[in-house]
Amino acid sequence: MGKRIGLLTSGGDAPGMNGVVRAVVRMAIHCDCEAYGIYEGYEGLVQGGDMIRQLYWEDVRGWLLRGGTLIGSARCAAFRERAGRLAAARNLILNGIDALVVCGGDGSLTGADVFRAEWTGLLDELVATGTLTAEQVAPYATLNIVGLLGSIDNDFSGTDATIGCYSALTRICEAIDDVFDTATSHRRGFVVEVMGRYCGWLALMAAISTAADWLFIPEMPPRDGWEEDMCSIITKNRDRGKRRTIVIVAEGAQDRNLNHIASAKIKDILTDRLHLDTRVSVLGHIQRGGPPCAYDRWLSTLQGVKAVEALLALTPDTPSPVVTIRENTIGVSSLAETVKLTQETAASIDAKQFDRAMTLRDSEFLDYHRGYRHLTTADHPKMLLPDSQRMRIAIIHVGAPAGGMNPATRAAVAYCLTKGHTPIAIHNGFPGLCRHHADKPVGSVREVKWLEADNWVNEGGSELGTNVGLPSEDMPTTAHCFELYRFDALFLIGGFEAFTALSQLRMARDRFPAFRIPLVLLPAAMSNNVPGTEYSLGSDTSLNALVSFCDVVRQSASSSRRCAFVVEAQGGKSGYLATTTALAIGAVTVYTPEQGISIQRLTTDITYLRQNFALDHGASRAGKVIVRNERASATYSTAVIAQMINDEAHGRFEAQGVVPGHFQQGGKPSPIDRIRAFRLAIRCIDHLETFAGKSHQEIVDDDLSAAVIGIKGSHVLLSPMGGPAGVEATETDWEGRRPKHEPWLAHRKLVDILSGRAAVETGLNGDREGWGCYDSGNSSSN
Ligand SMILES: Nc1ncnc2c1ncn2[C@@H]1O[C@H](COP(=O)(O)OP(=O)(O)OP(=O)(O)O)[C@@H](O)[C@H]1O
Ligand SMILES: O=P(O)(O)OC[C@H]1O[C@](O)(CO)[C@@H](O)[C@@H]1O
Ligand SMILES: [Mg+2]
Repeated sequence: MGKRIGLLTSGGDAPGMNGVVRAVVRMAIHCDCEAYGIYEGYEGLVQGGDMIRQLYWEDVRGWLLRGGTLIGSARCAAFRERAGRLAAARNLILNGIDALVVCGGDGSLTGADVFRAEWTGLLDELVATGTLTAEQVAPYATLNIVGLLGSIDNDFSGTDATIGCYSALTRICEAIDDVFDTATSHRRGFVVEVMGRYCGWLALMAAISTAADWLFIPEMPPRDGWEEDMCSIITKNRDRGKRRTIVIVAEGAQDRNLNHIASAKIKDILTDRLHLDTRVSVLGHIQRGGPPCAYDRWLSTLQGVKAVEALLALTPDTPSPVVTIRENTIGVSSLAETVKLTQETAASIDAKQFDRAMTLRDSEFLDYHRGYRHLTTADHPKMLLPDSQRMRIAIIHVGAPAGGMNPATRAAVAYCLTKGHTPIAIHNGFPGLCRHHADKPVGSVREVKWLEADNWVNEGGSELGTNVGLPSEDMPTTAHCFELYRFDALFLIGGFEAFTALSQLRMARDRFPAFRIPLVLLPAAMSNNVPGTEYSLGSDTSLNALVSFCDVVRQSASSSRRCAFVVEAQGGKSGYLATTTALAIGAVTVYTPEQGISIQRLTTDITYLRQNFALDHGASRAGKVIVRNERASATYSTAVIAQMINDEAHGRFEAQGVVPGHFQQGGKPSPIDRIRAFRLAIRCIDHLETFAGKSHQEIVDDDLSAAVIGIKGSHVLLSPMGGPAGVEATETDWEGRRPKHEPWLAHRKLVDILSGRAAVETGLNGDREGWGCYDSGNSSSN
């Protein structure tokens, strides 16, 4: 038998903590370890006894979609004292627990680090006081501890996201989206207070996601005289025609002298100085409740698995790790070092070193804050470029609609205006450009105004209109329009068609000089199948739509108990959406086009279902869902698979196929798609700007003049389309309409391990080889 792993959740609960517990328990069991739940956070560790209990595979069934933490959490005063930690050490040893996973926020991990640092001293004291014998403590000389970041605040250094922060942000955005309607109807102001006593991440991201007029966060207080500044910006925005005013306040907002800025005070300023009919909405604990969003489900699962992996790899000399995420990469960092950095951030705020606090928070935080100020507040004369560098930048949507297309366009338009460029929208894609540019009274090529674009910040679909038409359908007219409307640069937003369009324009440059301008693509595709990036806008929105759909299906399956559903996911020839959904809902298994479906595979899956339903005596009700990508097999359609399962079940259970279809495009873009749209669109305009004033030849000579922006591993990168190292030649599976390398492929195996299907397959063929301890593959140390 391997390690005995104790697991606790601590501090404010966060959506996704249950996903952590499920992943740790099941992965531990898969790796021949035992898992122990320590109930009520550190309180359970200090009290011991019945508060520490073994958890089995079935105990965590269905937990992935549950909000809060089902093993309880607490803020435990006793653990802050050495006496409490002494009792905790004793309880760990008495329960034979030699490894500990702590999931919580900055406080909880600080506590874990203190516990780790004191461990040897605590053992000595337990022996010296006769509480335990030297023999009893001997096997526990090192405390193997791994930290997992679970908190809605996202206030920990060294990671981009804490488990739960995007669920809370989702709740906030939904609330503010709703406030929009009533605020606009009455032309009112709203002061919305969000959580974050010491950290402004939620407030900043909410402000970006909703184009709020003003923002207060603890780590970057406004300059003195902010009352005037705020009123002046709001007045300018109102003068531009904005009917609503939204001010977002973190609960820990303060001025430069560390005096609290209360929401009520802001309301009074808006009412008294601007005569704005203003209301205050304090969102409170609603932000912390509810089911986790898709991101928190897969993040908690992957990080829980990583925690077990890290524990098993620890040696007495390895520093205790904390599991992190950087862009798209799960990794580990030193617990002690990241705790130190986090504490430095808090200390910098207390010492009024706000610039330092902003930098320590995380490198992107500062960029986001700067971007927010440049885009959402009115004019920035200092940002305007000289006339010679100002460009006419055309923006076009290509392919199927994807969440994030509109926010990206809004960000690009606002940024262009801030810099002095002219943003020009091309409506209805390349066919719209060629066929309708000269329509009267309005053609398809139109300059965009600030207010028009500002309203797109939370809109789903494509306000410009999008379709799959390519420039190759009429290259001469496309080139003619580029010249006629004097485009200096083109910003494409779209999926694989947009990628193809960009490639066509690039290759046609020798025939059409009009295309010798900088061209950049921001991938937006629900299928997440665009080469040059591991993430496309819209894929998160679709993931959330499909996950919500599956939750309902699962509930139905679970209520009738003897029913399995086969859900058909879109995604074309890429299994990303199907696989990530399967991971996020805890599906039995997933069928992808990359892997295909064989008769052996179906036989195993039917055997799994048979065994599982036979063991289910009604005590536990969790529905069974299989996710099948629409192109996984030409033979085994969703309906055929459901029928095969029915035939083989001999009446003991039944299966149904369901096709959510275009529902998967989602409604309003998810916060992740909104904030990434914002950040990546700004990067794209910055990139186009670097070509201002360059000759056609200089542009053509630079491979990056036709580029795709993307997230690759832990970085955001612009990659050239052409050239020997370009994305077209090296990263594109043209026939498969997907990238050659898809890092998420490794997750298919994890779906099967965590559902228990892998164990059934091992039992059937007696071969554990392929199912050994999972190696997450896409991890790195950072
Ligand atoms: N310096 C410390 N030493 C020992 N234990 C600590 C320390 N700081 C915090 N803890 C323990 O961690 C618990 C949780 O900390 P805290 O209340 O700060 O929440 P958190 O983990 O930061 O989560 P969140 O901020 O998301 O609510 C505390 O109640 C305490 O038991
Ligand atoms: O639930 P409690 O104990 O009132 O704590 C509220 C605090 O917890 C958090 O929700 C998470 O740390 C903070 O944003 C908030 O300040
Ligand atoms: Mg905290």
